[in-house]
Amino acid sequence: MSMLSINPITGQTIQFFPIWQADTIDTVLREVESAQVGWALLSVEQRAVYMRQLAGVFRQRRDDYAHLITDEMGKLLKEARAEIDKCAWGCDYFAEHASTYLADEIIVSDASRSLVVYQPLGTLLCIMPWNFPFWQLIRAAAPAMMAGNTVVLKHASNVPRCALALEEAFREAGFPANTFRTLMITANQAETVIADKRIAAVTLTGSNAAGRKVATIAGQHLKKCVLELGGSDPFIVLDDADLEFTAAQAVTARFQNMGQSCIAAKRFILVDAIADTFVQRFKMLTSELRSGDPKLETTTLAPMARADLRDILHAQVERSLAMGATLVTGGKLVGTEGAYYAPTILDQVRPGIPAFDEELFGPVAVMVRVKNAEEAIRLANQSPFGLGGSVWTRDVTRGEAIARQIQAGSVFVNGVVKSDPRLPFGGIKESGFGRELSYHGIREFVNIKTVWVG
Ligand SMILES: O=CCCCC(=O)O
Repeated sequence: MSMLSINPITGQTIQFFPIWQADTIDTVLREVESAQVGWALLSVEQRAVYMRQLAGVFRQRRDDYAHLITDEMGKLLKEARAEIDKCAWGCDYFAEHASTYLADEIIVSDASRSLVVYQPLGTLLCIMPWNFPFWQLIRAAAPAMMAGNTVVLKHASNVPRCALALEEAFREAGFPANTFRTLMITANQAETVIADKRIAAVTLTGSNAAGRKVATIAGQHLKKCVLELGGSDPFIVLDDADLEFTAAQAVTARFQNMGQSCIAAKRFILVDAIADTFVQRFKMLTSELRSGDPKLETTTLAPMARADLRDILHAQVERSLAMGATLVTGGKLVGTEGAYYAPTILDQVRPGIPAFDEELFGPVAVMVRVKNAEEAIRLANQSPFGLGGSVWTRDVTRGEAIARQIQAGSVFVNGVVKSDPRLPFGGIKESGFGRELSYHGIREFVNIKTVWVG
């Protein structure tokens, strides 16, 4: 069995990598477990030195890594560069703040001294997706490693070269041997790794189906897990929104990364008073997007990562049209080579139509028309997902009041939803549980230990 690196523009296989046998997995887990002992003994400040060096490697090798991302999963080269920049920022951020986030906390009690200390759990298995193949791993690993955990990575099967480049980056940054390793394994093998006693905990960013599996196995073995799953983020446009600004932001929110993001805006919920104007502007801006070679500056629309994912998306569009959605633009494959899909707008979408009820992981914008803000909130929350959302209005007090009523892990007012090392990131409902980033994230994979001295 092998993992294939396939160019999404041409469909050509770039390279293949053999899947590891059980004995290799066993050796690496032993090495990583034993490296964790020494890693945990270092002070947070000592670990920060390595983390800053890793940030340096990302800055130095920015272009190589960005090309690698684009070659393997197709995103625009400029977006891939931004992804590497974010990795460097994430590493620097946790290098700087981990000592504060993990500092002992003295608590007054009946003891002569009592305190809370934050200690690592051991080795964390990170199961990561292909859509931000560097950042998603750094988002999970940088805080966990600053806390003294070691990490093994099971990456998505279509980004094996990114997976290996990540391991190489840690090595180049001078991390002690085996503190970070990439496992070249299948999803089935990952189930065995979760169960392995050398793995203390698991974090997954991926689909809901994968989330259910990982949570089940982690639960069977009583292991902590964090799940960052799918989303169908509402983008609520109120009657007093600045429509020119909002429509431009909406195009970014839906089409960046070719729409392949858990926190992309997926359901545009428009109050009737502005709906026609918004759809018109959005359509006009969408018509300016240009599909092409993702490495060219002039290209604004990349291919999707895989042809099978494009086909799934197209089937969702067709089912939605059959059930009453109307097609404003797109709805078709582009060209004969590569996983290109036309930027698509569906209007008159309502609950019960797949485009409303399911996650659309690609460049399809869904317009939902409502009478007023109350109905917008109700429909925003009428979703199995609860990852992100945004509210667009000139009245930021009203925007914040509405943000508080949206069932999601993050709600932005007049801003495109994004992750930020300073702010917690994660979802509720079927979007998962636990938080990444900020001090909430770094405390997910620690033993919050009480020390009581009489
Ligand atoms: O699929 C999820 C994408 C999240 C990207 C981010 O962390 O900004």
